[in-house]
Amino acid sequence: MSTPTPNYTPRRANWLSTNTQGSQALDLDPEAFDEGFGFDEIEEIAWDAAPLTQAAPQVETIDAAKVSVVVDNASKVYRIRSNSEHRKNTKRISRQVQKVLGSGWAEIPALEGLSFVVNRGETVGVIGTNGSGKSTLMKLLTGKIRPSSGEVYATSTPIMLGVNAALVRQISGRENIRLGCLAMGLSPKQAAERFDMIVEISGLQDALDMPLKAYSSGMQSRLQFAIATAVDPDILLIDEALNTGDAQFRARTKKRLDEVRAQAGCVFLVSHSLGTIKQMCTRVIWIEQGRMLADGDPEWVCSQYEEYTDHKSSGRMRSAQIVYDRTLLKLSPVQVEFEEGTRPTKAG
Ligand SMILES: Nc1ncnc2c1ncn2[C@@H]1O[C@H](COP(=O)(O)OP(=O)(O)OP(=O)(O)O)[C@@H](O)[C@H]1O
Repeated sequence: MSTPTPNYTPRRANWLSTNTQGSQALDLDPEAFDEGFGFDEIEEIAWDAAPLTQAAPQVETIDAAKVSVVVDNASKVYRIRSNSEHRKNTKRISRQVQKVLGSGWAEIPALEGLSFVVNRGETVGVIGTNGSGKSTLMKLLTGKIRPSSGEVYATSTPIMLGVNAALVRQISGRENIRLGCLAMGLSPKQAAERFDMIVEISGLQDALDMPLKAYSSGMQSRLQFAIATAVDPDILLIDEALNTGDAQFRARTKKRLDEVRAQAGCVFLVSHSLGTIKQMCTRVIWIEQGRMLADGDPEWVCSQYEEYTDHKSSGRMRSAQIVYDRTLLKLSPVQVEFEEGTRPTKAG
């Protein structure tokens, strides 16, 4: 059992030039606290001690030859009507509604000061518990919504592949493939050329002539995925679409994602399935309560996340908080810096 140090004050975030003090606190064992370790006492000492926290942001200079996506200190605050019963009943939201504005409007901070750079060839997993801000990040990347502050840049328009991508229920899978390709801007000739590849990825050879309404939701997702990847997108965003597939589909998907990566594109994959994330991704970003908590090696980030969610789901909230704080302390925050001519287009 390791001994907590008085230096442990991660919730008092303020920048230090090094995190040498912080590294001591990283050895904290959350289990120790759940065994009645005198947490309150320690916490009291900690709150009175000199604050330590994360390392200072490291300047990341953009390499125009490699960059795909830049998120530069982006925040998103939604505005909602605060008298909506649905909203009022949502625990997380009521906690988050910090400021009621003039005529019954309230603000919900969904993302706070996110900064990272993604280069070509990366497949970035995005994880986080429900409501942590993953879909909001995806919407910022596609330009569907604008950040409230900060900026999001992309070298080409990211293509979003979600479970809600439009398919027409009344027509066959075959016709949906053709229409979907045209809707994504391919010519009829290009659509015809890619037809076989789409069918192969979807694995729906035997169901091509059935109307889509006869497909299971998993079959529909597979078709959506296969169509969306047909355009060789430079930046592909996938929101949960892979979870419905079986092992064979996941293997084909991985092959296709590898091809996209090899063509110098980058892929974002939002998923609650850590197995999929670890299998597919070269890097994982963990967003929790709107903040970036970790950004790095898939195995390591997923293990921290698993520990955090295990504690949370068993009601060990203090332990979960310690894993949260400990993980945050290990994050090396990024400060984006553009040199002349390296700024990509704004998303959206
Ligand atoms: N259009 C909106 N208007 C108001 N609040 C919103 C809106 N969209 C999302 N939010 C709030 O922003 C926060 C982040 O939501 P978001 O959908 O990005 O989370 P998520 O991580 O994708 O969640 P999940 O895993 O459940 O899909 C939540 O508190 C959510 O209630």
